Amino acid sequence: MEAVRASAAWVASRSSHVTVDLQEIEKVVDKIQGNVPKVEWDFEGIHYFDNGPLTVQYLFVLDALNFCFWPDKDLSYDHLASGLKLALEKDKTALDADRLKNYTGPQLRQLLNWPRPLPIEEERVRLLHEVGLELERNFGGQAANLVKSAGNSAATLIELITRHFPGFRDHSLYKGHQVFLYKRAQIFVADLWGAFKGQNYGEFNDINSITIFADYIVPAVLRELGILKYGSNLSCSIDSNREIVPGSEEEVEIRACSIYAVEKMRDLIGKKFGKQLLSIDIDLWLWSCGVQNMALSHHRTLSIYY
Ligand SMILES: Nc1nc2c(c(CN[C@H]3C=C[C@H](O)[C@@H]3O)cn2[C@@H]2O[C@H](COP(=O)(O)O)[C@@H](O)[C@H]2O)c(=O)[nH]1
Repeated sequence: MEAVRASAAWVASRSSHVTVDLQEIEKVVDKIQGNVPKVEWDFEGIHYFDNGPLTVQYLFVLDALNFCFWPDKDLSYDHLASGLKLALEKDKTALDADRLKNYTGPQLRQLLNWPRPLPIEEERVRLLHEVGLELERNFGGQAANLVKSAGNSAATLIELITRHFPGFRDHSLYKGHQVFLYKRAQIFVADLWGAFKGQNYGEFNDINSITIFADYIVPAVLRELGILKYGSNLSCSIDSNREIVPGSEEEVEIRACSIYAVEKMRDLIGKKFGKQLLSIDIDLWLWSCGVQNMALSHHRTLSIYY
């Protein structure tokens, strides 16, 4: 994931709407004495898990659809995770590749037990079809085979996913340069690692190469902590819930600076306290704080990537 780390640092060094405050990172690191509170994967108890290939299929579909819940104020990630779980418990074939290929918008809503159209529903349906078709074409219909073919390497798995499934190619152009963020591809690896506790389908010998997942919750938490500082126009847009255009400098800076800031935090914890943390652990801590703080205002961008 060197490309993610390097391009995020490149953006952070040229950023004008968002600043990473290194002193504030140090204050936070000192305050917690380098001990990032441990948050268990599935602390909410909402995910499907059976320790086998169906869990892998579930997590892949989950992360294919793991984006943009905020346009519906009642919808959240929890509904997606628990909706897919219930659907699988009712019908073990619900996420088979040949079914994924054919879902319509209303059928997806029914699957998730959601009473009205989902945000960017047509894209969600298109992405489900893409997953079903490509799994069938190259992986015998099973996400578990995709994971096996990565040979326990997180970086290889992300490369395979982004090569085969265009919907996971989360990148942007910034001042003419290509910036890689790969939020949903990386979170899929982290979900495997968390669910299978680093064993079996969750065993990756390079799990430390993963960065945080640049969504709309973690940046809001970093801003609240004082680590990210926004210029006055951007602050005003976010605090008044104005949408931030996908691919705009502001949007790319928010996401890339979040990745960069957490990498800095991780380095500092290593240097000052001699602890080698994973970005995944810092992400889950920050994310869990963010989703429990209803008052946090986050940036709003219509996007299939996060
Ligand atoms: N950085 C980061 N972003 C994450 C997650 C997760 C869930 N991860 C699961 C893995 C283990 C745990 O047990 C979690 O359940 C979702 N998101 C993002 O949040 C946003 C949804 O927010 P809201 O609208 O309030 O539900 C949306 O962009 C979604 O893509 C994460 O872990 N890290």
